[in-house]
Amino acid sequence: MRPLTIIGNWKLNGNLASNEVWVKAVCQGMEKGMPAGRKYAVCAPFPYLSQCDQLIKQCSLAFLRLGAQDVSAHLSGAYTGEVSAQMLKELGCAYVIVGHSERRQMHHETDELIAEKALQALDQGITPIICVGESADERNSGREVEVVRGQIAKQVSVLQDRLADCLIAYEPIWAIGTGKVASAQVAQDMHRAIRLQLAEFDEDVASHVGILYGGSVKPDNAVELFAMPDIDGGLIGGASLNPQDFLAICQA
Ligand SMILES: O=C[C@H](O)COP(=O)(O)O
Repeated sequence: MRPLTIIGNWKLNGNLASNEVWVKAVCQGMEKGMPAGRKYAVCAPFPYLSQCDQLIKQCSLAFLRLGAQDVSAHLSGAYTGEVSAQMLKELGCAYVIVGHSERRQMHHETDELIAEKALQALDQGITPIICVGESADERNSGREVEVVRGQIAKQVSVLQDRLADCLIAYEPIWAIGTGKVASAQVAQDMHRAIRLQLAEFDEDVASHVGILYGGSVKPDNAVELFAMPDIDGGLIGGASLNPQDFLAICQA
């Protein structure tokens, strides 16, 4: 049985004061009791990882962890501005997002680079959250499965059975930050397609990999999404900024 995993992605948001309020509110809410067997994390901007690590440690909830939003494909060296997986490990990260569509689009990240980043994370015992998803044009022209299959194929070819230690996040670009959530059935269909593709490589890997849905998840649509058999949780952007909304999604 795959655990439900719900991860907040703050993107380029937060400050020292608001981060403290957020972590304390979420910890207080979670301390009152959460559904058993679930995992939760928040992916904060790099400069706030240390602060959030300290705050999360203070509330000592084993199921609430810290994550980062990106990682270098290199371990060390002359790579100005990069942050290595080893550094993230030192700062308490258990997860890192790789290949978010915003990085694919704005920073021209390729599937090859994303797989290298995932390998760096795995080498440090950090779970990579590998993002895939199609654009509105790709879906409107009926190519959504082909596009996502291409993204997954590269991860399979590089990561092989190490994929069993990764999470995949299906995030249709047209649903990110738009309020246009994929219907639970549309999301389930793509999650199923991804799992079947993984099973072509290895059935054991396919049954173990958690596939999260991301794209306008809110407290009022989370229950239906998370009830789908191949949806193993969510990657939450905008709604994760409000601690009460994030808690409500975590409890959905
Ligand atoms: O990483 C999160 C996704 O990009 C979803 O963002 P959103 O919930 O604001 O649509």
